[in-house]
Amino acid sequence: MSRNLLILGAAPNLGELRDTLVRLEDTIIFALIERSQFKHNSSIYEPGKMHFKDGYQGSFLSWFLKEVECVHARVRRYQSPDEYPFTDNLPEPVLAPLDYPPVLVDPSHININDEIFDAYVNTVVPGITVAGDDTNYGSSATRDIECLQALSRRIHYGKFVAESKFQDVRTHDEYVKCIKEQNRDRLMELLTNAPVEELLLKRLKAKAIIYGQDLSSASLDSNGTVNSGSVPLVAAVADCGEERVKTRVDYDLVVSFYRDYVIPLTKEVEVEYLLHRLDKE
Ligand SMILES: C=C(O[C@@H]1C=C(C(=O)O)C=C[C@H]1O)C(=O)O
Repeated sequence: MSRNLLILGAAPNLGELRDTLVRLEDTIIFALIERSQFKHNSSIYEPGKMHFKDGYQGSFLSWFLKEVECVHARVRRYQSPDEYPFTDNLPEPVLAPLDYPPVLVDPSHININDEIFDAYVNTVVPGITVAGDDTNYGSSATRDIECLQALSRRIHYGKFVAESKFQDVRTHDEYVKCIKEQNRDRLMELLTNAPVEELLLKRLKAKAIIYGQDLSSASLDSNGTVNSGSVPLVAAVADCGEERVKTRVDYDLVVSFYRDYVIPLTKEVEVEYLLHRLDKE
C-alpha cells in the first residue's frame, strides 16, 4: 500500500487493495520467470549442505535471506505495516521511524512466512525449474528472495483486506458477531468472494501465457513486428485448452499455486486478523 494512503489514515478501500493485489500478480509472475532461468540447484535449500564459518546450520537460502533482511531492516523496511520478515531478531533501523497511522489493529502478531517459505521451496521451485545443478547458487537465491518477498507482501495484504471488510457498514455487525463467537468457519464464509477468485485465476493464466512467451528475435520480422505465427494468442490457448504453449514459466503451475496456496494463505491471514480484531477494544 502506498505510504500516502497510510499517512492519510484512510480506511483501506477494498477496490484499491484489490488493484494492488492485481499489480502484485505481475511482480510475482516475472519473479518466477526470472528464477526459472536457473536449474533447481536443490543444495541451496538443504540445511547444513554448505559450511558457514560462523557455524550457521541453516540452508544457503535461509542464510542469504537473513543477510538481506538484516540490511533491509536497517533501512526500516519492516516498520511498514505491509512488510513482514522471514528472519527473527533483526537489527534496529538506522533511519528514524515513520509515523504510520494505525490503519491496522495490532497486525504484527500474524506472520505466516514459514508456511510461505515451505510452499515456495517445496512446490514452486521444483515446478518452475529444470532438475539439476548449474552452480548459480547466488543468482538462484537472489531470485528466490525476490519471489518470497513478493509472495509475503501479497499474502499478508490480507490484513488490509480484512480491515476493509470489517469496516464495511453492510457487514460490520455480522463480523463483530462472528469475532465475539470466534466463529472461524463463518468468518471464512463472510470474507470469501468466489467470483473475485475465479476471475483472478483466469486473469493469472492469461498473464502467465503472455508474459511467459519468448519474443526472441525469431518471433520478430525485420521491422520489429511480432510474427503472429510464432506468438500463440491467449484466446487460442484458452479455447483449445489441450494445446501446450511453450512459455518461460509453467502457467498451469502458477495458477495452481495461487489456487492451492496464495489465495488460501491470504484468507488464513484475513481470518486470523479478524479473530483478534476486537482483542483491544
Ligand atoms: C483478497 C480478498 O479476499 C479473499 C481472497 C482473495 C485472494 O486471495 O485473491 C480473493 C477474494 C476473497 O475470497 C478479496 O476479497 O479481494
